[in-house]
Amino acid sequence: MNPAEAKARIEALSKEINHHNHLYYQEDRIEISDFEFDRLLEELIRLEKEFPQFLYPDSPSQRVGGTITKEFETAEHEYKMLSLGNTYSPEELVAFDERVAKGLGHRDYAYFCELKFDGVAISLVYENGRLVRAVTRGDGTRGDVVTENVKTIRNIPLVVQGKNVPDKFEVRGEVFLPLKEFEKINNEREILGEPPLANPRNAASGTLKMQDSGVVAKRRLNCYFYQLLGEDIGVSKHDEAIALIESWGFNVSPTHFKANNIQEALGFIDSWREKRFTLPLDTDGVVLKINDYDQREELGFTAKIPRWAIAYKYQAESAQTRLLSISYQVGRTGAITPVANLAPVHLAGTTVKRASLHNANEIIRLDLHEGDLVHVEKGGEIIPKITGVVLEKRQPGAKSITYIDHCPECGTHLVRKEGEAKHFCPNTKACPPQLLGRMEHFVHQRAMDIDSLGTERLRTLIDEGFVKSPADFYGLKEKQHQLLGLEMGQDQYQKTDDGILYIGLPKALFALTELISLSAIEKFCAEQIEKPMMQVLQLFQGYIRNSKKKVAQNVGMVQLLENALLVSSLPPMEDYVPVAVVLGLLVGNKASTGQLIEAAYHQNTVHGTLLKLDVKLGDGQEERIKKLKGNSFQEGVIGNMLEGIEASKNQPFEKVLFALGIRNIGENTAQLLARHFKNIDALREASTEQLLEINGVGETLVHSLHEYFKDKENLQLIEKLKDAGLNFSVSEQSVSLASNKLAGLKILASGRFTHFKRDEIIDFVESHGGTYVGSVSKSLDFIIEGEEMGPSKKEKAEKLGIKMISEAEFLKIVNG
Ligand SMILES: NC(=O)c1ccc[n+]([C@@H]2O[C@H](COP(=O)([O-])OP(=O)(O)OC[C@H]3O[C@@H](n4cnc5c(N)ncnc54)[C@H](O)[C@@H]3O)[C@@H](O)[C@H]2O)c1
Ligand SMILES: [Zn+2]
Repeated sequence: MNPAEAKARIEALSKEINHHNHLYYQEDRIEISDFEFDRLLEELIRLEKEFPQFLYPDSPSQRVGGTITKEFETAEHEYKMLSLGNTYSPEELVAFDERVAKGLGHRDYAYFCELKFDGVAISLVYENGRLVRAVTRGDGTRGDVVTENVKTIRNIPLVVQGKNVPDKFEVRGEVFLPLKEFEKINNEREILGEPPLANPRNAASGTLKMQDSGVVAKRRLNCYFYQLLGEDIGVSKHDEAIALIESWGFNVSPTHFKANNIQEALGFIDSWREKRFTLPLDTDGVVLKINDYDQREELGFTAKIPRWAIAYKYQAESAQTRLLSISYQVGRTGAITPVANLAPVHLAGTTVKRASLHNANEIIRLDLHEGDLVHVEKGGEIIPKITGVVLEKRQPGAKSITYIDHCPECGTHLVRKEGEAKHFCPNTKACPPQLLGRMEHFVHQRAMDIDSLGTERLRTLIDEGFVKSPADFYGLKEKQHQLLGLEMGQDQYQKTDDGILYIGLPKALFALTELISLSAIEKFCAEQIEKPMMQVLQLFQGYIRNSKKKVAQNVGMVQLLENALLVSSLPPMEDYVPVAVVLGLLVGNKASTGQLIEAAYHQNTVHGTLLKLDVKLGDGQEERIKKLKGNSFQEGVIGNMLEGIEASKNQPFEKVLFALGIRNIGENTAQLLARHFKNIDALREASTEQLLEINGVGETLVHSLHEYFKDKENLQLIEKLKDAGLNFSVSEQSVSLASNKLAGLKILASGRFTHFKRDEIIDFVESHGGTYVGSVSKSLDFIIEGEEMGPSKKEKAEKLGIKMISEAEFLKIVNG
C-alpha cells in the first residue's frame, strides 16, 4: 500500500468506525457485529502504526467511542474512564503478557481475571458515605449525570457503612438488564403492541438515559462492580479492593479469579467459554488486569487504554449440521417467523436444534435448499443463527426452500406489506396466536386486570373453542361445568400437519411406569437428548434396573412401548410418541388400535381424546391415564377465574377502551379520549376535526379509530360487552374536582413545562374545573406559554390577541 492509498483507507475506516460508534453509543443500535467492528478498528490501528504521518489526534483509535447525550447535566471524571484493548486470539494474549513482563522487568505479577460484562459502564461517587453522583462514561472525560436513574437500581447502596470507608471514593461497574427481565419486558411489549427492545445491552443503555426515572425503576436494572478509586482507599491490590467494596455492600459477580501467570489466565478463559451462557447476563469475554496497583502505575496508559489490562473476547462459536425442515411461527401480531429445525448439534455449551431465520429475505440470502448442511453460530444472542451453507455438500437435485403462502395456524393467505421484511397473517380476529395476543391484551393488568387468566389458561380456552372474542369471557359462567377437567399445558403435545396427536416421551414413560418420578424421567431424557429415541428407550430400561423399582413390570412396559412403536403405522417423531399408541398400552382391550387412532385424530389433548373415545375405564386405568394429562381446570381454578372476570366489570371506561386493543391507542391515549368524550358513543361519532382538536391526537390515530368503528363485528363486540355490564362511559363520581379555580375558563398550553409532562397539564386544568382546548381559537381565555412554544401557534395567538401567561403565573392562579 502506498501512502496515498493508506491515507484514503485510514480516512474511510475512521468514517465508518465513527458511524458505528455513533449508532452504538448514541442511538443504542448496531448494524454490524462486535467482531466486525473490532476488525475495522484493528485494521485502522495497524495502518496508523505503519503510516504514523496519518495518525490524527481525533482518530477513533485515540478516543473512547461514546459521548455525552446533551440531555443531562454533565460532570467531569476525576479519573478518566477509558476503553480496554481487546483481542480474540490466545497468541496475542501471550504477546500482551510478554510486553507486561518486559515492562515490569520480569518481576512477579498476577492477573486478576473478571468476566467482561456486556452492559453500560457507570461511575458512582460517594462522599461521606453517601452517593452524590452517578455518571456515564460519556467521552471518557465527561459523562452524563444520571444519579436519579441509578438510584432506582435496588442493590446500589445509597449510603455506605462499614469498616474503613474513606471520606471520598469512586466505584465503577457495569449496569445491565438481566436476561430474564429482558425477555419479560419484550413479552409484555409484544402483548401491548410495542416494538421489542433489540438486545439487553442496548436496553440497559437506553434505560439509563431515560428522562423519567419512574419508568427506569420498572425496568429492574442490576449492576456488577469491578473497580474502586480514590486518594485514600487503604488498599494496594485489586483483589483487596474487590473484597472491600463487596464488604461495603456493592454487588460483585462471584466469577472472578486470581491467576499467577498467563497460562492460568488462559485456563480460566477456557473454563468460562461455555459456562458463561448460564450467567444471568450477557458476557463477551474475560478482562485481565494486573493485580498490583504500583505495577499498574509502572505500566501506565495510552490515550485510550490502560497498558496493564486487556480484554480477551470470545469469538462466536460455530458448528455444522443438517437442516431438517423449516417451521413457521405465527406471533401475537400475526408476524410470521421462519425457524430452521436442525439435526441436534453441540454448540457453546448447549444442544442446538433450532435457529432463527428472521424472514423470507434471510432464506433467499442464504439460498437455503432442502437438506442443506449449514453453519450455525452462537454469539451473544440467545437464539443461534445460520450463517451459511456448505455448498459442496449439497445433495444433487435438492430443491430450494419455498416460503409458505398460507398461515400455518389458520390457513389464511399471507400478506407482505410494501417495504416490510416479514409476512403477516391478516386474519387478526380468528387466527389462534393473534387471538391469544388480543386476549392477553384484554385481560392485562393495565387493561381489564383479570390476573386469574394467565397465558396457559387463555390458550386452553381458545384452543378448545370457549373463547373467540373478549365477550365470551362474560359467558363462561354458564359453561363452567364444561370447563371442569379441561386440560391445560398443551406444551407437552405436538401435532403433525395432518392432525395426528403426539405426547412428549417423558410424560409417556411416567404414565407407563410406577414409582419413578416425572422429574427424574425428565432429567434422564434431557441427558439423552442427542440420541435417537429408540436408543433412549433401551437406555431407560437400564436406568429402571439400576433404580431397582418394580423392575420386571416397568421394564416390561417400556418394551411393550418399543414394540408398539415399531409396528405402528403412525410416522415417528423424535422425542414424542403418538397418543394413540400410549393409550393403547394403558386401556388394554377397552378399545382397538383403529378406534384409538380415530379418537386422537384432530384432538389437542388426552382429555379430549378420551371424551371422544367414550369408553368406561377401570379405576387403575383412570389413575395411570391421569399421569399422562397436563394440569387441568379444577373447581378452585374455575371459581377464581370467574371471580376475576366478574370483578373486571368495575374497571373504568378508560381501561375498557384500552382493553379493546384499537390500533395505536395506548394506555395514555385511551385515558385522554375517555376523559374527553366521556362515553363510547360520543367517541364513535366524533368527527375528524373534533378528534384533531385534542392535543396529542394525530392523523394516524383518527384513521385507526375510524377503521375500528367501521367494522360491524367491533360494534357488535361493544354491544355485547355493554350488555355484560362493562363501563363504556365515565362514571360521574370518578370525576371529582380538585378545585373550581379554573371553572368556566377555556385554556390551551403549548411548549415544554417544568412542572408538567405533556398530558399532565390537561388533567390539571380539567381537575380544577377548566376546559382544555386543543387548538388556538378566539374562544380561549388564555394560553399557558411554555418553553419553545410552537411558532405557528404563537403567531396565530398574537394575531387573535389572546392573552398568554407563563407557567409560574398559571400556577399562581390555581395555587394562590
Ligand atoms: N457493533 C458495533 O457497531 C459496535 C460499535 C461500537 C463499539 N462496539 C463494541 O463495543 C466495545 C467498544 O468499546 P468500549 O470502549 O465500550 O468497551 P471496551 O471493549 O473497550 O471495554 C471497556 C468497557 O468494558 C466494560 N466492562 C465490562 N466488564 C468489565 C470488567 N470486568 N472490568 C472492566 N471493564 C469492564 C466497561 O463498560 C468498560 O467501559 C467493543 O467490544 C466493540 O466491539 C461495537
Ligand atoms: Zn393465521
